[in-house]
Amino acid sequence: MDIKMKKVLTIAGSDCSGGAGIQADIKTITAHKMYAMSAITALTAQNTTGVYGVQEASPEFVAQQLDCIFTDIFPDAVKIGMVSNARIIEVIVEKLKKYNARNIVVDPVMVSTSGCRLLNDDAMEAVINKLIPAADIITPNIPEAEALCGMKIDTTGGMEAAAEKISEALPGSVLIKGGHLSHTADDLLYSKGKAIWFRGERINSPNTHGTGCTLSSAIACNLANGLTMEQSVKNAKAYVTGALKAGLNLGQGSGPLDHCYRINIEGKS
Ligand SMILES: Nc1ncnc2c1ncn2[C@@H]1O[C@H](COP(=O)(O)OP(=O)(O)O)[C@@H](O)[C@H]1O
Ligand SMILES: Cc1ncc(COP(=O)(O)OP(=O)(O)O)c(N)n1
Repeated sequence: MDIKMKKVLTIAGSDCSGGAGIQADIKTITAHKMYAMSAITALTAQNTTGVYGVQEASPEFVAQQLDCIFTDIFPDAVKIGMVSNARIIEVIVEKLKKYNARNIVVDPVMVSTSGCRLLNDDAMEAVINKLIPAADIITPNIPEAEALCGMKIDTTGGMEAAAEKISEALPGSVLIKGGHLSHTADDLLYSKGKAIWFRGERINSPNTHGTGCTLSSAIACNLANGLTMEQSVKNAKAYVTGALKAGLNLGQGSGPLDHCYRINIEGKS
């Protein structure tokens, strides 16, 4: 392996249908021409129509995966997605500290867009008090941001108020994703007391399964490359927009993104 190749680790749940979770992350990291590694926190049985089953990994087995990764191929960035229980969260935070992991992106996955809870009720406290403080950036969608700040968000002004409130207790940055507001796809980065809007073109498509997973792993890739937080978010958003715009249409529900879109563009030139 080329030792200059950047390495990115995803700690998340598996989506057997390949649209979200570990599979979306690995596709995103590979499309960024980086080396992908994974620690699986849960198996899910899901597809484009919904989530039908979840089997959690044991905390001990998550610990074992993380030890294997960090003691051998050290990642340049870490993305954390679905972590459904407090014990697994504790193990992850302990290992991140032990190995001095850097460029940590936390997507605080709580409920799938299809409505399935991916975080146990009793794990919320561990997300707020342990996982989120370990992050360089967290990337909640609107319902997740509402759960974190206890405020209803239905306007872009509401996103600004929520970002300010969430970031009060945080050392890192907050990116509130606007995909759940109708008509826009604007995301708000709140970093070191400064608000920066990333205006997005809203694509009229039902096939948005895995957009949040893809955005957070793309941010991790850009941070691994040494880019600033602002530039990392900007590039990641452009990646998601491109993968949505490519117009892949698979499955009977909300289909996945096209992670081959850059290869297809390069192939044509
Ligand atoms: N229809 C859309 N058109 C363009 N961008 C979108 C669309 N839906 C979501 N996005 C973008 O995808 C990313 C993930 O957003 P969101 O859907 O809010 O999160 P999640 O997938 O975690 O629920 C954000 O950058 C958001 O702006
Ligand atoms: C295993 C797994 N992890 C996360 C999600 C949620 O994916 P996300 O990209 O946040 O959003 P939707 O796909 O639900 O729109 C998932 N479904 N499965």
